[in-house]
Amino acid sequence: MTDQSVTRIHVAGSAGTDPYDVLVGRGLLGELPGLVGDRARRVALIHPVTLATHAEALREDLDAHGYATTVLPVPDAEGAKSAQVAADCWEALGRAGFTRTDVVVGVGGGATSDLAGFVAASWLRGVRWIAVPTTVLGMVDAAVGGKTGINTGAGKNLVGAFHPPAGVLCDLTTLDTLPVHDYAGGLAEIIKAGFIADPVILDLIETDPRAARSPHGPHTAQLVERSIRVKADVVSCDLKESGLREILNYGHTLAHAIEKNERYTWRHGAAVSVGMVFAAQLGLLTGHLDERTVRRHSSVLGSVGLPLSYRGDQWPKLLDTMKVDKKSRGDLLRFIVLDGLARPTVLEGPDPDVLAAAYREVSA
Ligand SMILES: NC(=O)c1ccc[n+]([C@@H]2O[C@H](COP(=O)([O-])OP(=O)(O)OC[C@H]3O[C@@H](n4cnc5c(N)ncnc54)[C@H](O)[C@@H]3O)[C@@H](O)[C@H]2O)c1
Ligand SMILES: O=C(O)C(=O)C[C@@H](O)[C@H](O)[C@H](O)COP(=O)(O)O
Ligand SMILES: [Zn+2]
Repeated sequence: MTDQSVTRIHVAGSAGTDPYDVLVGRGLLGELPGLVGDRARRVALIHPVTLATHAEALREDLDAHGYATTVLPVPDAEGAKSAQVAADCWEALGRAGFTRTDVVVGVGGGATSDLAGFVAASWLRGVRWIAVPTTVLGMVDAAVGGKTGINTGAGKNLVGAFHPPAGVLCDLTTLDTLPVHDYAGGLAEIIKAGFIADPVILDLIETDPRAARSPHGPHTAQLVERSIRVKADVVSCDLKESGLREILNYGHTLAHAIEKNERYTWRHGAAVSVGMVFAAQLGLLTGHLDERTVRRHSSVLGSVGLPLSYRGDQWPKLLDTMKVDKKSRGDLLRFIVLDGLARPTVLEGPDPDVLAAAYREVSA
């Protein structure tokens, strides 16, 4: 039973996949056994070592409902998104006798849900999975939409599958323990949703940026829900990123290169923040975006404590890494830029001098 009102955001089935709901509220974790459903006998709870207490509480509840629950602790943060960790999970599912009607649950931030979803996508060529995101970023972005995957030596998220969850439980009370640095990282994806589709998000943050950094701010639930709606609307139309979905990659071409360059010690949201300032400059220099909206990027991202710049001397390496971005086609680099507020578009093969000039604007 939940203790307060619950918002239910529907994600339509796309590309032959089943629809599902994202539930947002407080005290929602008791909904998990119901979502797992009657056909499953076994559940695997994948969680970072840091969230063992949450996982143990969920295990007790699942066991009480008659499921045989395997708890699978994985390395924290990006350390979970490796082929070795995925292989360890497959071995554990094998030992537990996991069948096609059994269910994987990912409890944690976006790194955990990306791994858990990928393990579910690949085990027996696909079993059901449920996301229980415990970071802002996980709730508003990673847990929704079915992009699952791991990193490789060549870069971020290069191996994966589109495999939507059967349900997403966003229990806002879990955010109470999230360090403010990670909370702000999630705001980067919320601000992204604001720039690409829902500028009310930007207005709400600008009203009181300090409050926006807290799970108890006046607009917390609204910011989370609005961002989920942006994502749900997009992935409901284009699960497999054949067009529209690319807008969710705003700021990510450079961001992923920065993450790799920093050996994943930078949080994703921090890198996306720099990536959006860069994308805004690119929009300006190619005649798409006005100066006022470009300045708004730095001001709103900076106001919640997100970084706006990165090392100038790293440009050649970053450019090289960006070539394996999933939006690239052959030798053509592609970026999402804005034609104006909430008007994302694709910029193909920009002049290398323009790219370098945009990067100079974010160089520290
Ligand atoms: N699949 C997608 O569509 C999608 C979308 C956006 C981001 N991502 C991926 O998500 C990842 C980033 O996610 P993230 O920012 O959540 O990072 P994360 O998963 O690395 O979590 C950040 C930190 O928060 C800790 N943590 C999690 N919940 C906590 C809680 N309730 N209390 C205290 N600590 C807690 C974790 O242990 C970790 O140290 C990246 O790998 C990114 O590529 C995927
Ligand atoms: O869901 C999407 O599509 C996104 O692009 C959302 C991004 O925030 C997310 O970081 C995603 O994992 C990036 O995907 P990738 O295809 O560039 O690896
Ligand atoms: Zn992202």
